[in-house]
Amino acid sequence: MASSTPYTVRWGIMATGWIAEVFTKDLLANPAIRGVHDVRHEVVAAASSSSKERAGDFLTKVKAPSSAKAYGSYHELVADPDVDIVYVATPHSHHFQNAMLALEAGKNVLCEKALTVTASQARKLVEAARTKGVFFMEAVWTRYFPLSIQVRDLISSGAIGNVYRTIADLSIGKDKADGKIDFADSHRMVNPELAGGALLDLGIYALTWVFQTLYHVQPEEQKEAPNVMAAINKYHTGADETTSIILQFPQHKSHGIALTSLRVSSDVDGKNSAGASIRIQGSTGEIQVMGPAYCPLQYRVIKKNGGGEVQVVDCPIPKDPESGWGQGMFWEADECARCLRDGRKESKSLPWSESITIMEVMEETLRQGGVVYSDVISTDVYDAQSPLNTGKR
Ligand SMILES: NC(=O)C1=CN([C@@H]2O[C@H](COP(=O)(O)OP(=O)(O)OC[C@H]3O[C@@H](n4cnc5c(N)ncnc54)[C@H](OP(=O)(O)O)[C@@H]3O)[C@@H](O)[C@H]2O)C=CC1
Ligand SMILES: O=C1OC[C@@H](O)[C@H](O)[C@H]1O
Repeated sequence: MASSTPYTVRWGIMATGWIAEVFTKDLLANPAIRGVHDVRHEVVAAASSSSKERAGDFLTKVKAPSSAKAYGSYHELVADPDVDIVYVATPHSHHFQNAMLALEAGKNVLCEKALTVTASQARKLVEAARTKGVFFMEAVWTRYFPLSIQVRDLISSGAIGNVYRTIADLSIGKDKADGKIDFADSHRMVNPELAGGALLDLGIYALTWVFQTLYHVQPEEQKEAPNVMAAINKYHTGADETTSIILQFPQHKSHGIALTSLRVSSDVDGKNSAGASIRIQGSTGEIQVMGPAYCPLQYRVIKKNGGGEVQVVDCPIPKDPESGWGQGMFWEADECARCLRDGRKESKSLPWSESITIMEVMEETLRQGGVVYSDVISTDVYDAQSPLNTGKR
């Protein structure tokens, strides 16, 4: 019989930037608002590599309980026995070293996307999680949206027949009249020292849709990694600004087309006038997903013999009626909690092997496009004293 007491997970937040704030506020949102009663979340600590004061300010800003501890280093956070799971919210450049720091300390880890800079780093993290016997997951929040789960279920049930092609685009038009992109060269979106570029930051979502619809749904014994054909335009910083990938799954006779750009937009007027950013095309129908690929709120099902009828399904993100808050990141947190409760080390919605295969695709794409990141962020040798772990930048 199910227990009426929700299973509680105690979170430690590593880094205090934008997404750390959004995610932590979602953790603190009342689960009942999204109809969740079996798990709950506590924020027990946050760490900043800049200063303890910054960590304290962060905890105040997100309205964490006053008992939550502020640390001025990532090392202190991972040593805290009260922390069940560490959320790594640093730039992608740092993920390998930071996630390994936490895994080596025996902590469960939820690590922001893109998981790492190279596939080898991803394999090393998975190896460490396996050796330590802890939970580890890449924080691709979109995977845990009810919308994503419904779309995967529709595909598995054959609602649109055999799926032969998925076209997915996540592009944000940041083109400026002077030829530059509207991010400072030092910003993590275009700074190669922070593993900047469209692919690792945004292309991962286009790939998520290709993988959710063409790979994840493949039966285990028929799992087939794709062939990759890619084109990249580089920005003057060396990071990729426009990247297009064709993924071919020969045995399944399917193609994925993953597009990303910092120059043009997948939703040019911000009102979906340009149509679906994701099209999942099957032999008997098509599913179209509307809205940004990371946070879609509606899908449409169009049947070949449906007489022109379009089934429109809205999947809004529940908001706390008092604060108006709710971003949809709580669903991935709930998944972590249920895995911890049930003793699962990886999520079925995004298994380790799939994160690694996606990293392999991204690595191959960057190789074909000639994007090279520095050794300090590409190495797969763990160093607890790396500047990426100590914050001595
Ligand atoms: N799932 C999603 O929707 C989103 C995910 N992301 C992912 O989250 C990660 C962080 O992105 P975001 O929060 O926007 O980034 P920010 O720049 O806002 O924050 C990053 C934080 O990392 C820490 N950090 C440590 N070393 C450095 C360094 N050398 N340069 C900059 N920051 C450093 C800092 O915290 P401190 O000083 O406290 O240590 C900083 O505040 C990325 O991997 C990104 O892909 C981002 C946005 C949305
Ligand atoms: O993960 C992300 O999703 C939202 C985007 O605005 C952001 O750049 C990216 O990191």
